[in-house]
Amino acid sequence: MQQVRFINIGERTNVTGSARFKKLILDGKYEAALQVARQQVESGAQIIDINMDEAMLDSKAAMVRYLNLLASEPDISRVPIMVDSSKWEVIEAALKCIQGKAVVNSISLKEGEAQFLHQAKLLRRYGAAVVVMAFDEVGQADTQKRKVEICQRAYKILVEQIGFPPQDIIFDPNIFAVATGIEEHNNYAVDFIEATREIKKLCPYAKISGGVSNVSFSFRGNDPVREAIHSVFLYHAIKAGMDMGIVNAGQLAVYDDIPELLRERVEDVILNRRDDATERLLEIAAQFKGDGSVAVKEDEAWRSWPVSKRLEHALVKGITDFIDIDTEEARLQVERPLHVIEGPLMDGMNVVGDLFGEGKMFLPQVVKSARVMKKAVAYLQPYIELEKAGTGARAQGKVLMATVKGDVHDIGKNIVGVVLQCNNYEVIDLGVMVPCATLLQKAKELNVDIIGLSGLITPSLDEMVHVAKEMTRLGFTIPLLIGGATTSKAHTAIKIAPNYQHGVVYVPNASRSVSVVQSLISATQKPDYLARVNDEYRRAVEQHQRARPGEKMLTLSEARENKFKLDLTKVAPAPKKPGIHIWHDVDLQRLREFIDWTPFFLTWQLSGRYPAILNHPEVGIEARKLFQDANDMLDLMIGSRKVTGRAIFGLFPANSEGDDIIVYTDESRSVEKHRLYNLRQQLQLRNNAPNSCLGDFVAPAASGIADYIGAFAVSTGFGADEFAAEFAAAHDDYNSIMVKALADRLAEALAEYLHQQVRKDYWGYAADETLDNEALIREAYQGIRPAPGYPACPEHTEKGTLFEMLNVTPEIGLELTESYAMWPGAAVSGWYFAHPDSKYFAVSKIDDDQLMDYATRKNFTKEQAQMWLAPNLR
Ligand SMILES: C[S@@+](CC[C@H](N)C(=O)[O-])C[C@H]1O[C@@H](n2cnc3c(N)ncnc32)[C@H](O)[C@@H]1O
Repeated sequence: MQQVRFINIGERTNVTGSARFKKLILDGKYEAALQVARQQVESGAQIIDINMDEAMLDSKAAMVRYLNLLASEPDISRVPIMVDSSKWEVIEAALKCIQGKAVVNSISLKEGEAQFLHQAKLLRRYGAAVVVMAFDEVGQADTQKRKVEICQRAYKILVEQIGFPPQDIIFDPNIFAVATGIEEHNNYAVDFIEATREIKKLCPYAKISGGVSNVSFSFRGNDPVREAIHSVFLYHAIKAGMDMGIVNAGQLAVYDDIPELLRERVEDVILNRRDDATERLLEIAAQFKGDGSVAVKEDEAWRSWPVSKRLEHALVKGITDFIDIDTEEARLQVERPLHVIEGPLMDGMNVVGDLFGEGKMFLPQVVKSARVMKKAVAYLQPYIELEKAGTGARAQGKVLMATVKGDVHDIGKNIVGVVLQCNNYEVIDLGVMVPCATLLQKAKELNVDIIGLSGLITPSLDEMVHVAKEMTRLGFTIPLLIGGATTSKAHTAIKIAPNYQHGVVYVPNASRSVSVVQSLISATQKPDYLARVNDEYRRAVEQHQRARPGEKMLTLSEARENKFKLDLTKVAPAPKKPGIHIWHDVDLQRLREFIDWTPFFLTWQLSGRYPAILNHPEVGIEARKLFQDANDMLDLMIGSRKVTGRAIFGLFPANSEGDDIIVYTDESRSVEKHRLYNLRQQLQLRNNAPNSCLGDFVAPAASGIADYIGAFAVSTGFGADEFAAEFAAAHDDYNSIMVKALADRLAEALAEYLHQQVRKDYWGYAADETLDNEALIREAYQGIRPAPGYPACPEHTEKGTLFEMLNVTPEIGLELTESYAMWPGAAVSGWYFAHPDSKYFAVSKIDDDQLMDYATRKNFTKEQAQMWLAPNLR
């Protein structure tokens, strides 16, 4: 029998993977953190992986301190250290402290060969072994073929070009999750195992490693099944040649000890032996959960508990049915009504906050908890007022929130508001389209502790910069939070933070908002926290300024030379129903089958693809409840006719002229009625791929070919905000957010349905198309519908031309704000291109020559062009 010696890499000394280790390090408890390493070694780890990559930590200092402490513990330091960091400076600092042989985790071809070689040469000088990820300029390798190709390429570079010792190369060909419900993932384990076998043959002496726990990710929450998956996976991967892996050394089921039924079904999944393998494993997974006992059915026993416990239970479970009775009972037991809020209700919300913080409750549950809290507070309000004892309990701090001027999107902001309220912060929400002056005046008047800004479209980014400048001018000293879909850490660091010195913090999501606000409100934590944030932003700026290796900008004329060459034999035929069409009252019921549900779950911070998410082992139950609630609400929205949908669209004779598209008054094509101004990709692309521009997808005027373009604008937001406001007024944020999220879904569904009708009927170039909703979501059809503000046409003012062409506002009541956001917000607009070769792309960065050229074409001043194109300028 072949002798295998698999090396366990301990993973608990990793701040990104172990909450406990992270806390110890953040709290400065290094002695206790050393124990974690010791336990790893005692339970069989032969290498320990150490990772200090945590935003709130000086990773370099933490790494050095921990390694120096380890060095004086002979029983731990006898095993090699794997330095795990995505930051090169941390790796270098670590290598300077480690005496024996170190392993570096990791380098890759992601940033190109030059960077890879540079790092590898340095590692060689330190005598370190290296983990090489199967990652290249295109991305992470997922198939067997790509894994093998990338590893072989890296091996050749390392061994042949710089003489790196092959035995010091450890490949990580990426272990990905299987049984996710997504068909493409089913072969991931096989891809890894077979790639391992091949790489071992092609790259003599090199070793293979991987993060094993990834493979069972879909079964989070069910440890016995996860351990069985790990063991089965390793059993086969080791046979194929896997040498080492990051595994929790103390927790690995013995292959032979796995119950036969479980082992067989896990093996079906790992080896991708049958199409229904995932379903069959899910069928039995619950039996093996915990100690195998079946979950106790929820009952009404809690109704007999003491009132404070009942309130806590109602809050955690989001049950409003008995809240008035229970609140009344609690009120009668205390001296003042306020004490109910400050006592049992806040205690209950603290439990909710903790569970959410620990990832044990999901966002929809928290929003339902908030509803219970608000209803209880509303019940108590008249009693509190009777006492004339002020308006409510003392909050931990006041946060003023708003969506900036010109922007109408507020789902994310509303969610953050609810989550903060759950954590006992007072939130004053000024709503949407809030001018800077109003916001800052309110902030002064109400003496708030923090201002939070939200925005979705790119012009809002500029408005945020303006608010920061105004805060400086007016002498503000409170922190400013930044959030919303187009905002980012880099933008905050580069553009906003330099304009205000008292704290500008980017908040990536609702869950993070709590810890950010907490750190900013505490007088003791705030200085340290802001110093860390500033440090992080300084690094983000440096990273941004560092030249990207291999990035080259062409001149505009070079880019134009390299345009996309349209196949003029494939231009779509003339539309069957040219001109403008209006649907005044869309049948929303019809749209339901066109809904793409995946983004809906994402809005509620449940990530995973629909419909697989409904059976997800961890979030499936919550996802199903949310889905049920959504469908009930859709029944109500549609049945009550509170919400209506309208669409306007048109098909026009058009030709391109350079980068522009000319829209003619009529088929004679002699009079130009509108001109659409497009931008062209200017960065040199890999393999000299064409530098595309939307104009390239329409036949040039000079070709003499009659071509066409379509335009559309749809909204299902009419009545939605008002309906949402009714719920909000009844202290029901859950349903208020639900209405808005569903109105957004219906708008996207309407855009999808309308596009289908255009292809099949109005334009009619794909009359025989038969695609199901899944294929529509995958965009498997001919043609595209790029939307102004998106990457192929990032400049928002073009929406003005679109609205003019279709006479949108007078005809259907959909408006544009000064930032070119559509109002109501549940709306989509864009162009139709029918050519089979037209495709989405990203204009990305443009140079000054194109900026000036665009300004001239659009009759913009340079400043106007700079403002509207800000996200695309270097
Ligand atoms: C935002 S998603 C919306 C569809 C998705 N199924 C949904 O329901 O949310 C895709 C749409 O975004 C727009 N889009 C995506 N990529 C684009 C690009 N590179 N340039 C222009 N528009 C783009 C197109 O209008 C496309 O139909």
